Amino acid sequence: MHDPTHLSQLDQEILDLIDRRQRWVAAQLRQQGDSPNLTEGMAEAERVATESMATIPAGIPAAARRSILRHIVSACYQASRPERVAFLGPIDSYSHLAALGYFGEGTELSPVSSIGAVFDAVGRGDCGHGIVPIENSTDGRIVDTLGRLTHGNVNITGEILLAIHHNLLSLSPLAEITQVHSKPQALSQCRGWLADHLPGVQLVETASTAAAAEAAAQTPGIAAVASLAAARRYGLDVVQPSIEDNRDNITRFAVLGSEQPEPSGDDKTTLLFEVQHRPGTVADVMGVLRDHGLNLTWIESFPKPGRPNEYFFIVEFPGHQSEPAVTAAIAALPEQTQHLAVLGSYPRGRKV
Ligand SMILES: O=C(O)C(=O)C[C@]1(C(=O)O)C=C[C@@H](O)C=C1
Repeated sequence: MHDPTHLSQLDQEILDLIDRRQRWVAAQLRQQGDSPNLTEGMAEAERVATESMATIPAGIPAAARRSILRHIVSACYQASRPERVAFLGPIDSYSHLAALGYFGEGTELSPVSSIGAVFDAVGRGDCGHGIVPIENSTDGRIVDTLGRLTHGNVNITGEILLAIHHNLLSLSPLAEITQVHSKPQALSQCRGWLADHLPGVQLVETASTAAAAEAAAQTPGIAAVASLAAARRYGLDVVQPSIEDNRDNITRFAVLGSEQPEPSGDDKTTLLFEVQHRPGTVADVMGVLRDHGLNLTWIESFPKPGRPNEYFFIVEFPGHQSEPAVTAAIAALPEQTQHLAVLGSYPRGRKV
């Protein structure tokens, strides 16, 4: 028979354990200055949740274990050393959902109005961390993020993969929609559906999908491409769910910060470099990576403002900069590059 007292006792025990954990974290932070830090706590939560599947295989699935532990880690850290995390707002943008999935609800999440403002907030130290979209599986790189990564004043300290299912949201039915608002990347991820179902309707670019939902909530006839969470928050009807052209639509977000995470055992490293404008210079860099057995997971070139034919390059590969092959490659690269920066070594991201 249902015994509420027993459940309350179990819940009390869980809270007592969390309280013990929080006091331990507070004591560590007092003794050791900077350690432990929030991103390392998140990496540790991942590890513990994954390993617990072997020791406690039954019951709660791995994704739920990770999520519960992330919330506990962030709540403990927040109680000891409050920190804010900047994201492209307003609330219920995909960046917000990614930040919630990674940092949990215990962290104070701080909406800002552009990707550049996330970099500024972290660079100035107003926020300890920030979340920015970096690449989408349908639409490719996020130009604003790449542009700011070339400034090089913040590190990448983590990675988040978020499945993106876009929805057409409005106060009006499909037949009465005259404009569709959203961030250019979101409009592009749905361009096939929009061309088929709303041909000729004006597309209006906004700073984020949640900003589009705010606009749609103010004016009948405007629709937004945004998340289901945004539909609930801004009181919009879901005119059509899942309008992304590619069902496997995933956006990769970078966590920005100032620390350099310790190796977690499953890491990635991101490098930024420039080369001289002469034959074979990019091939020489690739040769160094090949010679050290580094298998690229991402490569991008980005034009250098005001310098025709000159580019920044960004590459990513598995491994941490403290691992011998990565250390050796980084040591060999200055000879082949004009400018080289390690943007970060960080735990490989999971879907949140
Ligand atoms: O506008 C948002 O909601 C965002 O968080 C930005 C962003 C992006 O620029 O890629 C993030 C995920 C989706 O790919 C669409 C939009």
